[in-house]
Amino acid sequence: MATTEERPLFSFGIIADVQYGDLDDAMNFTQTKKRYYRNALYLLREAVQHWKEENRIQFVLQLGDIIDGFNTRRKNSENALQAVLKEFQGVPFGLHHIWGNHEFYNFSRSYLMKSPLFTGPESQDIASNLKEVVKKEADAVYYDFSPYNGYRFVILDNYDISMCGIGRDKDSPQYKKAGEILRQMNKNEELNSPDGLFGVDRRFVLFNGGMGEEQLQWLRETLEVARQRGEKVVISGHVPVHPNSCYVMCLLWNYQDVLNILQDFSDVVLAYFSGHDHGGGYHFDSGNEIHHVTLPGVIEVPPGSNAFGTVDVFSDRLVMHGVGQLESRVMK
Ligand SMILES: Nc1ccn([C@@H]2O[C@H](COP(=O)(O)OP(=O)(O)OC[C@H](O)CO)[C@@H](O)[C@H]2O)c(=O)n1
Repeated sequence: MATTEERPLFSFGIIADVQYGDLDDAMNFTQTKKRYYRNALYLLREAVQHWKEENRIQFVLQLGDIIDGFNTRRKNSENALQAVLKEFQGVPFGLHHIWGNHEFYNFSRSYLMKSPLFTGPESQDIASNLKEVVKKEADAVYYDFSPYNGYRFVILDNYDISMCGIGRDKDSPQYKKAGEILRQMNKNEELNSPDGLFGVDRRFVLFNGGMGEEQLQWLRETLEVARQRGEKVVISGHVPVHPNSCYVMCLLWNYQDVLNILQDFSDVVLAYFSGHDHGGGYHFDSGNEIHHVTLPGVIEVPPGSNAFGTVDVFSDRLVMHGVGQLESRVMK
């Protein structure tokens, strides 16, 4: 008897922390894991090739840190960016690029807004209208889109309030606010150091960031509209928001504000996807049935393996097919 295989409603690709650079392999800051800067480009190429061959994804969520901050030391940021973007040239699927701390080590927000790494819905208009770019310079980049009837994806800007690199102008209210938060919580001269901080307070380091009031309000409103429309929502940002889904030093500064919103909209939100913690992680919040997936970072995957995936969306579950270090799982 012939069996009918259930087909997903739609599918998408996920990958995080490629952190490409034309640099020799080196250990991370804590000397615990090796970073394979050049190999990361080959792993990205392999991921793109895999998605092309699978021939079913509608878009990729590139979860941030696509090139490494060390590119700035060699004044090689633009070349590195061109190299990774070349891998996506002519792909038969959409791209959603999320901005992480390493984007801001390399580029200002105004540069990013004009680059292909800006994939917001108005990206076409903005690229062709410089006035708009100037107006939007101080804005955070968060947006939502619906790839399939009944489903909505939300892209967050986790470095809205941040002092990372050259992302925010030093005179901007967001940079000043970040300074107030960090200096109140972290008494070290080197603000990337978590010394003297314990538990979840270790998140108050320079390489993390936070989300402003306006963005939080927008998130609430977006989820409210999704609820009224009967949509299911998947949220993504570079930085994890659940302490059990990552190493706590990698958490969003105001992760609790986001968790409170997710709690209030647990009938709508299915999952939160992030990167940032290269070790990866996963937590199912049984209180509100939301899945928190932190992808392993490609940069720390040795040659011979990889870390990316394809997520098939069915009406009652997300099925994540992981490749290499990304574990496969069924998320009901
Ligand atoms: N304990 C630390 C860790 C890092 N730094 C410095 O902070 C900058 C960013 O660090 P980096 O490890 O490159 O950031 P990633 O986003 O790649 O990774 C985040 C987590 O570590 C991944 O698990 C850099 O300048 C480091 O030197 C520090 O001072 N102290």
